Amino acid sequence: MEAKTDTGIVLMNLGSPDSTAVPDVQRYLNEFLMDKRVIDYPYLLRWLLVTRIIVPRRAPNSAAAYRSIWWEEGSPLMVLTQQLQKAVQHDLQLPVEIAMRYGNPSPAVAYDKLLQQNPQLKEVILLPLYPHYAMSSYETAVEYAKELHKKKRYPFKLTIIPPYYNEPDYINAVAESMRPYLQQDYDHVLFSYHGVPVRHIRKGDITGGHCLQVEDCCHVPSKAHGFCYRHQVYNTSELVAARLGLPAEKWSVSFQSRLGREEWLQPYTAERLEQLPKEGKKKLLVVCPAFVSDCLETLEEIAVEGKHSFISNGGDSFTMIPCLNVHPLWVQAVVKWCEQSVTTS
Ligand SMILES: C=CC1=C(C)c2cc3[nH]c(cc4nc(cc5[nH]c(cc1n2)c(C)c5CCC(=O)O)C(CCC(=O)O)=C4C)c(C)c3C=C
Ligand SMILES: [Fe+2]
Ligand SMILES: [Fe+2]
Repeated sequence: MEAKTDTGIVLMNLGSPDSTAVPDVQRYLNEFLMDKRVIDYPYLLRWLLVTRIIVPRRAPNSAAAYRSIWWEEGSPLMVLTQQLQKAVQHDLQLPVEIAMRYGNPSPAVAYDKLLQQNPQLKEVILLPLYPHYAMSSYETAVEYAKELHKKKRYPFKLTIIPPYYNEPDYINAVAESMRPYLQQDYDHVLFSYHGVPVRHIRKGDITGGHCLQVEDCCHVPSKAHGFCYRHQVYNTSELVAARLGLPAEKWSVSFQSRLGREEWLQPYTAERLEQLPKEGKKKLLVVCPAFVSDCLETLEEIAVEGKHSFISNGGDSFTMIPCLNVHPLWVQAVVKWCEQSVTTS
């Protein structure tokens, strides 16, 4: 496509292994888990833990999990991000590329492609495909994209879209994507978010004394909330529930995908899925608003493993609500934010 203006867009997601072969999964996990913002231990300890313990043990199981959800065209996360790219490019009439924090394509590849299409490129708008701020997701993606931009002295300005966990267009898109599923008979809606270690929440507290220290911290106004994943996911859930008119007893929040022995944000999704049927909540809807594209963590951990656990603990029906993927309201929101972010001077 011939560029019409001097602006380009990069949609940045987490990334997947290149294939489901164990060496590819190993390479991907090594890169991911050696990220100092994901496993934030001193380098030597991290290296020993990741390359000697976690990856050798985890890679074969992760590869099998990826094989169970892999599509003919590739990893669902990658394919769905490409579909979003096409939809946004179609509506925005600007060149749009995708980049991944781990694996391929890197932000440098995306920048190079945009420059090839338009050597006069003046600005790149980067949209991290993470609604919430976490050191291990939004922050690492943005810092990596900035680092490559600086290191390779790209001649354009890099403009980054902030977390959008409470933006009305995102909330509306999540709520409307859920609405058709609420027509069916259900007892409870579980908002399941990717977890993070509790220590990361404390570490990210810019006030040094708010997060998990003040009672009901996530509901007490604070500057910390700009960087608090816990606050942001509760806020998303409350805004979506309000928009859908869900009464408080009909929904709750939990955290999935824990790794390691440290304490992560609670309640854990895996435990809630065992408990809910025992509380009489036997018809369940699950939504995962921290992921904008379906991926291993939604398609395997929730839709397969989670469903199995819920049903074998006495649940009657389990419905996984798809991520936003290429929902028209989501595409519209992305297009609108990109347009609004273009520097006008
Ligand atoms: C919501 C965004 C995410 C946060 C925050 C996050 C934190 C985080 N993740 C791990 C470890 C793993 N995550 C894995 C997969 C995975 N994680 C996210 C998003 C967030 N992670 C996505 C979208 C995916 C799916 C990728 C895909 O290809 O579909 C994996 C790999 C799979 C596996 O082996 O389970 C690991 C490992 C940590 C340790 C962490 C915070 C500290
Ligand atoms: Fe993760
Ligand atoms: Fe908080």
